[in-house]
Amino acid sequence: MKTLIKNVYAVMPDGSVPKTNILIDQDRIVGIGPVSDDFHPDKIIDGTDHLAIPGFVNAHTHTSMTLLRSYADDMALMDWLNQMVWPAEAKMTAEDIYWGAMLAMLEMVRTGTTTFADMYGPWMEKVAEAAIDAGLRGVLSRGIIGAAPDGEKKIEENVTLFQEFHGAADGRITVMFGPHAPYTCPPDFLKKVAKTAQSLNAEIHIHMHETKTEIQDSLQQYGKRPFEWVAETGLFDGKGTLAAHCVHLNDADIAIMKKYGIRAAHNPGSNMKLASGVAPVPRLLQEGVCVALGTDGASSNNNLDMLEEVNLAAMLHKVHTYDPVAVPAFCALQMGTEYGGKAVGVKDIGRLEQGYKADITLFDLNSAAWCPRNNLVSLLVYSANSSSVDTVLCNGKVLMENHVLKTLDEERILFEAQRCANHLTK
Ligand SMILES: CSC[C@H]1O[C@@H](n2cnc3c(O)ncnc32)[C@H](O)[C@@H]1O
Ligand SMILES: [Zn+2]
Repeated sequence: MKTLIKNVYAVMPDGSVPKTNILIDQDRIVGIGPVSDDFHPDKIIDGTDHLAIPGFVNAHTHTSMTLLRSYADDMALMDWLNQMVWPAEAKMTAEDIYWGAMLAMLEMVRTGTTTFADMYGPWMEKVAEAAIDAGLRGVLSRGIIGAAPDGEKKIEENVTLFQEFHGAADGRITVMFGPHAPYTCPPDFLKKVAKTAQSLNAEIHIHMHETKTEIQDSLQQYGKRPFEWVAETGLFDGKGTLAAHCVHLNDADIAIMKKYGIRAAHNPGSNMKLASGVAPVPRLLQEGVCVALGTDGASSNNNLDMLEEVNLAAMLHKVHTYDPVAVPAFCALQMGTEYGGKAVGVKDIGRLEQGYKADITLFDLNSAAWCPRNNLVSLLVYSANSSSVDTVLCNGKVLMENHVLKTLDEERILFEAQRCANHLTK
């Protein structure tokens, strides 16, 4: 199947935005520029008055948590988890996990996200099913809370998830290991997770240094900051690590991140809403750490709209540092796309470039937010919102065209998600 996106403004890897054509063969971009005589498309998408970007990469989320949206607000992390979230999650069934994930798929397609990294569970295979049904790319890990008596069983469930789904759906699904956080996984348990993940050459997805309390408690319990003692367990010695949050960091923490090539998923919306603090993103970027963007779950954000996170990343670090170029517009967009691809360990996504996967989001420029067209990247990051997303492709397949969903039944998903939420939160 060959697809041509004709006459579109395309955000290139260097930040330029030429009016051009995007040539797609099967799952990949095979050219950007003039249409060669021997390219005969099966499908033509008219890109006139549209902006094309690489599909957003949500580098940290908990998709099925959409069922807990608007259920627990205005609380700090540990109260929110202990008093509200964990009791509700304990009631979740496999069906809840599936329909919560499907609600997330719907929201992600509608807002232009094509890849997401998810840590949740049990029943992560239901999230895999949802991603496969939707046509999205998922980087899945079974969230493992080791302090609970059934920690070993959760490691085994992550192994099963890896064996059944790593590389599934034409490579759209990959699997990592998901030890939840240093404060829920003691050192000996993390050693077991590390050993198991390394035996499968699997990567790690973990929450790190999210709140001041996490650092203080760790110092009290272990006499060390989390990054230091977690590194000693060997967790970071394997293929790679995606660390969500990384808010409270000192020089030694950043040195550890650099030493092990740890990639950060920055979640500005969640960090603001849970009053967790401000991650030192400009410093991390200067030091060469890969910093991607995530929404976190829809109970701490409260949506899965990556354009909003791009905007928040650009804005938050300006006000925090009094520096207007702390995170410039194009850099924020790269964090939400190209750096996201690197952070979640998926090759060849996040750039509009020949040879890259055809994961593409198109914005309709026919609205006030896009006028006048002085600078399309600026308009995207500072002016527009995701209601302009009208067409989305993932792996070369059209998931939405002119706002019409091709893989998802919106009415059914909204009905089932509300039905599932009723028994969890009422
Ligand atoms: C064990 S599955 C993942 C687990 O993480 C919880 N969670 C959601 N958001 C956050 C966050 O910001 N910090 C720590 N933990 C979070 C989620 O509710 C699941 O229980
Ligand atoms: Zn999280």
